[in-house]
Amino acid sequence: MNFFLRTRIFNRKFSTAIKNVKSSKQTNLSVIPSHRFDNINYTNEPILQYRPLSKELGDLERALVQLQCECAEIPIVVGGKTYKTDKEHYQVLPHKHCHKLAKYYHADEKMLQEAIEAAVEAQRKWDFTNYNTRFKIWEKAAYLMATKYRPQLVAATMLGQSKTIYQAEIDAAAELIDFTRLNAQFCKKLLNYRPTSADILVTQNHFLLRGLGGFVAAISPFNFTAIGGNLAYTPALMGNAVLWKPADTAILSSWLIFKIMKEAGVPDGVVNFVPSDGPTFGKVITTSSELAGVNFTGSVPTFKRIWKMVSENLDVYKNFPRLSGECGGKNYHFVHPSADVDTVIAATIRSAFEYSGQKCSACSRLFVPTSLWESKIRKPLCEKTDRLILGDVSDYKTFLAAVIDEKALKRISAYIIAAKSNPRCHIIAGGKVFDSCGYFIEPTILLLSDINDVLLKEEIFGPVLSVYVYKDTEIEKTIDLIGSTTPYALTGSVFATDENFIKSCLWNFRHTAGNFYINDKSTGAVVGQQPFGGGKMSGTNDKPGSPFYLLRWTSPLAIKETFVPQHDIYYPYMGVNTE
Ligand SMILES: NC(=O)c1ccc[n+]([C@@H]2O[C@H](COP(=O)([O-])OP(=O)(O)OC[C@H]3O[C@@H](n4cnc5c(N)ncnc54)[C@H](O)[C@@H]3O)[C@@H](O)[C@H]2O)c1
Ligand SMILES: N[C@@H](CCC=O)C(=O)O
Repeated sequence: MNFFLRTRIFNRKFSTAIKNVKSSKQTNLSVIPSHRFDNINYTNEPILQYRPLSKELGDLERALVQLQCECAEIPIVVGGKTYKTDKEHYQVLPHKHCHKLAKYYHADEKMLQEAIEAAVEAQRKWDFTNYNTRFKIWEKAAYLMATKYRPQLVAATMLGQSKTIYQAEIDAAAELIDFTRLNAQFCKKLLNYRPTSADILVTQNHFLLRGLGGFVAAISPFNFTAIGGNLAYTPALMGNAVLWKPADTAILSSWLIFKIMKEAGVPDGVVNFVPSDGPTFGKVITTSSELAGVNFTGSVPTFKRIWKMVSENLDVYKNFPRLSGECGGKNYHFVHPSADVDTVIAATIRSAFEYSGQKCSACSRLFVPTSLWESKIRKPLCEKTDRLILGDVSDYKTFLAAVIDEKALKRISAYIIAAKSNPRCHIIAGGKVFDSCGYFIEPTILLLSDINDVLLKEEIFGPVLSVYVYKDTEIEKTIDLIGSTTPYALTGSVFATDENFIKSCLWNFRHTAGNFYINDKSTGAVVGQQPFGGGKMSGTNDKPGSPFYLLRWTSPLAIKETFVPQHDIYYPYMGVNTE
């Protein structure tokens, strides 16, 4: 048969098939169910003010008393069953370390193996659970967090992690609720994505978001209650099963989240609550063939260690495990000669000393031009810092409380001791450490004359601010050094009123931060508003608090479904007779 005749026959057969399909009464030919989500809503949870005599303050005070009286007992939970081991531990109040807040247990290797089996088993079913069902659970959980359990969440974070009321409210209430509610909204947005289908009467394309299979290990830090909730429950939302290893020093607030999510309807085994010794947990998860991902937030040395262990076991796994790690920072405030100095002082004090500098985003390097330092900034910065109240979180005048534990106190003190004997460093505020009742460190300001000093390089993660005064004629050189004198690139702020300088910032500071602020402090990113994460050694920058983060925890399935019968083997141009 010649080529043109063959083409005509092919076209005739194809259009007959199309006509048959078009004459059918069906409007949707696909057998694959799909949803379109229209009610996408990104409103952030309001922050309560806890004014004197307010209902929220009364509820919180009752929760503070209750939690301090009861010494909660926190079990390990594997596949919905609770366990205790002989490895007993206590969480204490960092600002009153003689007071035990909670008793908990460490899972040993055998129990962690059991948790892996429970997770893998639960994942197979959970991955098939309709997204609408999951969204209802997450919405209910957000509601429970915002209402019935808000006082306990805030109180547990104040007591266990030594946060003031406001710092606990923005973390354990607002940010946790935002993560829970908004992640479900981000997920709807992702599910609305449709691959194009040239003619839906011929073929229809689909995109399904599946879990990863196996299990995800969520490893959380002590300093943000909300981060623990996000690390464990975002992979769960996307169809994964999780082993959640909370930080020992945030155990009570983490346990409350686990209980709330269970009450909201997360099935047994989907998230397994396994407090444990860090290295033991790291060894068990990285040697399991079922490891599908590690969702980590914490320090650079811990994340490097986990990454190395994963690379050593690459031949063991069924997947390439996804590794997400949000790590430390050496965050800066850069002051331009045109800056508004009152803003610089207030923003720097809040960023450097709120929560005793234990936010990964805390300002720990301040760069000030000679023209502003002595004349306008040094005195008010030091005087206002000296007036900050350091104390117990139950005294509402307290601005900053204790650092998390003895290990942190020793690490931070070592930097202050080194500063005292450093000839290129002057301590111009604070510098004292008190540990008889709680782990207290004064808000401390160091003035450095060498921009390469370790105090301007290494993460201290405490209430210590290092200041470097640069010559007004050396702005460009100083900006270059901000990016090159530390391995981190987490947060950074510039303060300026000169519009040309501000415009040039996005180029000059481009790789110095993952969260960049103009005339604002370097802390306080809000879920959905400033998705968070840094580059370089500050982490994999997966941007928790945005839809991008969810993509790390799904293995999409692309499907092509064809409705027109296709019997041809040869193409028209071949001129081959197939009859
Ligand atoms: N970039 C961010 O978003 C972000 C947010 C919060 C905290 N951080 C960083 O976290 C650090 C402070 O938190 P931290 O002191 O809890 O960090 P950390 O690294 O000491 O501990 C983090 C978690 O890892 C666990 N762990 C320790 N060794 C382990 C191992 N070998 N295997 C597996 N898990 C192990 C710990 O028990 C804890 O649960 C700071 O560096 C801070 O900057 C970063
Ligand atoms: N997202 C928080 C920091 C979290 C790290 O500890 C902030 O922006 O201040």
